[in-house]
Amino acid sequence: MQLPHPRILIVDDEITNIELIADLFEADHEVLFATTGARALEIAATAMPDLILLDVMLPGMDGFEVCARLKSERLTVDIPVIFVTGMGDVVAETRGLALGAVDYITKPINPPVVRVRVTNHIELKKARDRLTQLAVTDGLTGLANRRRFDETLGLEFARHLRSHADLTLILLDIDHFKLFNDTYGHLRGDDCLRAIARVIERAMYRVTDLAARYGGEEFGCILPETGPPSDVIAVAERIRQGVIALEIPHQTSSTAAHVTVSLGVATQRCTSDDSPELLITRADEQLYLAKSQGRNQICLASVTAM
Ligand SMILES: Nc1nc2c(ncn2[C@@H]2O[C@H](COP(=O)(O)OP(=O)(O)OP(=O)(O)O)[C@@H](O)[C@H]2O)c(=O)[nH]1
Repeated sequence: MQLPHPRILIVDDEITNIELIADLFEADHEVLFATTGARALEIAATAMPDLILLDVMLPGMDGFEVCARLKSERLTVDIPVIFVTGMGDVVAETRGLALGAVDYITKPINPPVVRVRVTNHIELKKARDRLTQLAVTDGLTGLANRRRFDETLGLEFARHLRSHADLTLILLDIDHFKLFNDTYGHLRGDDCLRAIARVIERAMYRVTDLAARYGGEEFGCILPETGPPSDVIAVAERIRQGVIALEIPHQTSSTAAHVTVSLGVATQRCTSDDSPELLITRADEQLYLAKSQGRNQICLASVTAM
């Protein structure tokens, strides 16, 4: 599979300057351009370029201001910015770098040098992105890891406090998994975890939903802005049925001849009396109930506003 070309945004109020730089990259990059700072911010937030080449002297909002705004927004903070400017003095260069730019190039530019610098910074950005991704991914299943789960739950909780929408958490645990490992070995156990992870991913339809490996054989699903409990149960039921449909034999399980899961669900309208931890506790209590009532089932606690 061919990787998409890196996307760069050139910001300059002089079209001839844009053309000069664009010529260097057009063959193997996707080149976007803007002639004002305001337009640059819009394009950065929507097109998410891999790198921005930014002039300082722009009409209205200058390049320093543009850079400061890019670095203050969660969405754009990680896009590398290189200043390309006629302002060659040390004070301006220091200011640009202090604002978070990765490089500072003075005009007139030396085209081969600009090309190499841009290529290097895009490579560094990709390496950073890979590391960031690894840091929040569970190595065995490819789902989000506990760190990403905790971060996302905290952010979603804060967002739901403002929006007054319902937030749902599903915790699910494989039934008799210790016995499964003891019977079939740890490697088959790992295969089972991976297969269940795929079922969970497929059961969640929205891009804002997050599936994570919460602990050893426990998974967590964060479902923002959920509808009535019946909708939530439908998601949990897709997971439960999906795991049954895998038909992974489990001869030592006292629950079924195949691997099954138990699910605890908490769905609620968030208030300032609640916390992400309370939501986890509620889902965990329901999971415990599902286990104690015989496993391979869903228990739900719903606390929504009248
Ligand atoms: N193969 C494999 N096993 C794991 C992994 N992480 C945790 N486990 C196992 O999951 C098992 C969890 O066992 P328990 O917590 O006793 O629960 P259980 O046997 O599933 O019993 P119930 O939850 O009560 O149905 C332990 O044997 C762990 O070693 C993993 O990454 N791979």
